[in-house]
Amino acid sequence: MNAMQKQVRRSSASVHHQRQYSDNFIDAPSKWLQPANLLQDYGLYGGGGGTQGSKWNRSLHRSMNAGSELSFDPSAPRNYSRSSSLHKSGDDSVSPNEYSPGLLDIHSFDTELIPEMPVRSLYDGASFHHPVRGRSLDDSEPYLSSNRSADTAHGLSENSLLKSFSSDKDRATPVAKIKVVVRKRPLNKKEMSRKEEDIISIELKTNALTVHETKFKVDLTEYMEKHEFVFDAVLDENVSNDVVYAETVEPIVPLIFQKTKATCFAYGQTGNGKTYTMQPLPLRACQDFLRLMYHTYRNQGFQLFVSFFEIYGGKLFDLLNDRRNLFMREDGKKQVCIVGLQEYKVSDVKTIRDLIERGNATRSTGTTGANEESSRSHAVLQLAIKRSADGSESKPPRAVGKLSFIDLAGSERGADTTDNDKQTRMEGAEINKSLLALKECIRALDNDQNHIPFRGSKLTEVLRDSFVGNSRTVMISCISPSSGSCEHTLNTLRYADRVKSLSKGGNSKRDPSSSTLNVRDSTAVLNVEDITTDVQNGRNRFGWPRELKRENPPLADIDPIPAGRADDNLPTSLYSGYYGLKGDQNDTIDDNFDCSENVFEQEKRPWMKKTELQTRQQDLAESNANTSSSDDDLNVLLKEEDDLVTAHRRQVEETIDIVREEMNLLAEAEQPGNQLDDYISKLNAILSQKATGILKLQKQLSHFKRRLNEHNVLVSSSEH
Ligand SMILES: Nc1ncnc2c1ncn2[C@@H]1O[C@H](COP(=O)(O)OP(=O)(O)OP(=O)(O)O)[C@@H](O)[C@H]1O
Repeated sequence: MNAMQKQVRRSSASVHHQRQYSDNFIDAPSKWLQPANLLQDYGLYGGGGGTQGSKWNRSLHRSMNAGSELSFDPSAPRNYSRSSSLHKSGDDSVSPNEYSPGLLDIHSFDTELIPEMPVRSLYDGASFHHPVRGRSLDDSEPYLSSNRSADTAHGLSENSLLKSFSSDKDRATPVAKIKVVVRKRPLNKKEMSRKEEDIISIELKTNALTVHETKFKVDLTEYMEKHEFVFDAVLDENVSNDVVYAETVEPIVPLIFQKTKATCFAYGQTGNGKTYTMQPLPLRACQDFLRLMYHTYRNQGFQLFVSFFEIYGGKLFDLLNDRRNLFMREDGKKQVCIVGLQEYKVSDVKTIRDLIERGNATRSTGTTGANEESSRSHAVLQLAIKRSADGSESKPPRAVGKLSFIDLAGSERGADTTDNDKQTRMEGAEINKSLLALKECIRALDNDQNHIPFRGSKLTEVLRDSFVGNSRTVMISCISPSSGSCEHTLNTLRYADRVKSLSKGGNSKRDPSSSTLNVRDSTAVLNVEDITTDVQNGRNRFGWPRELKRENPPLADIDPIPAGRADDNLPTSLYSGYYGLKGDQNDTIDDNFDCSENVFEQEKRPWMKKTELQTRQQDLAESNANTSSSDDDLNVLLKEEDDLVTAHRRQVEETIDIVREEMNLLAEAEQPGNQLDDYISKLNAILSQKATGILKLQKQLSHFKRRLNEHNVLVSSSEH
């Protein structure tokens, strides 16, 4: 045992604990490795075995097996101690029949049974928001159960429970906008056989985590470098999925009824437990949603909808509708909509479980060098709470809030993909690209940039909602304890650290509905009416709120063309000038103006149709007496000019962004050579497309300037 190993073992009691658990973990694979037992367990829930091949469903079964988490009977308290025995019962001694129908019969969900529902736990900070730590997986269940029995012991009647439930709703503790939780998994068999050590120590009280990295001096003597991190919560290998749920999603559930959009996603290297962690969460959340719907919000017309899709190779597929291809769009309110996505209204847990299993079975998985059953896609499961306007079910319901669960595909380094086939490497490239895009967004938010490159990937487009407006985001970083994964682990933790820093300022400044600054990704067109209204509403003519001081006012560096200036030369250095002068700093742009060709065609102003100078002269002579109309004309023209230049600038910025993102991609994704070629040709195609767009805009701008010149000549001649 080397010095580092000794130190690691000495440094944390949890390491020792972990060892014990790891041994169990290997000695008793039936807990979560043997499909046979899992199927048996699955049988308990009345499901079929048709999807047992899916890692997801096995994981679901595992999580069912791992506790009371998924057993749901509103008529009986959540019997955690019972589930604990169920958990222990990876052994065969307990037959399915031994479980009371009350515990396992999820069909029995009925509002009539609700009075007996132990609802308090949902808001019981004491029992749920502070998970039990340093205990074994099994230990945590009796703890929860003891809390429950404490409720009864305190003589809380059903009514008082209900009352406390409702009032707790109103004084629910504020939930952080972004919460970053790290979960460490136990060492697995492979790592043990390679004699890899646990290099992660966790300080539960302070939510601190230390990575002990072995390094070598020049003279080859070994030394230990410590990397310390602190997160919102740190969960060690002994923590059950129950506790993970309580720590992450449970506090958010009630907020969804209050128009909140929330996202929970797992991030981490392939094989580190993202699926294992994420898989049980939606079902647990559904249980709580149903409890609230049938209880606190009883008869208020709330409905629960489930949808499930995956992002694979940059495309969207409906996992509940034969992998139908889906398209992402923005609606009038700049909300992301997935066109064609099938949503299912659900009112009982069994249906939800069936749907989740169906989706899981359809999801793309594959084998990578690091994980035999690796998720090769990002899976997005959404639970939407809707309600019809009058609270009844007669009218079509409208969305109230949404909770999305995103199981990200595993991140891999190029170096780890050498033994993968081409398909897997291509998948890896796409996955890395989207994770990189996610990182770029997080970095941009972190740096307070006004432009957030959400459009970098489908994943970030979907996730955009999570970072803006009334949203909550929970990121669970899954890490391996193994010394062999040290570099990966540090990458994951640094990533998590960056996300965590986002939460520092409350981050509400980025709500695009309150400002147009952060709407780079909007495709909405700012038309004249909008501008006028905005001016009246205290915004300037570009749609920016007046009180917002822009560091780089539009056109400042691209040679603005003052009204009346007879300068017909296009700022030919526009591109290079802008790029050179502004570089990274200028991410502030007005994207409300869509400069795409089609839009531009639709947006042509009436004055452009008047081509003859005489006509204009005549028009102008007729309205000569009315100088205000001439001013109006000029204003319209000036606005045209601004719009054109803004559109032009946006083209340039987009191009720069694309180049920058692609360059980052090339630098960071560590792609094998053949994929570099793909990227470069893709980049070239995008650039030439953008160049054509820019040329067109330049022509239009030049044309406009001629017109403006003519107009000025006319105005000055009429004045004389
Ligand atoms: N906390 C944990 N306790 C016990 N087993 C775990 C834990 N986390 C992960 N595992 C096991 O490790 C293996 C890999 O986990 P999982 O498939 O969830 O990884 P992943 O991060 O989703 O991988 P990928 O990104 O490749 O899909 C699984 O067999 C899983 O059961």
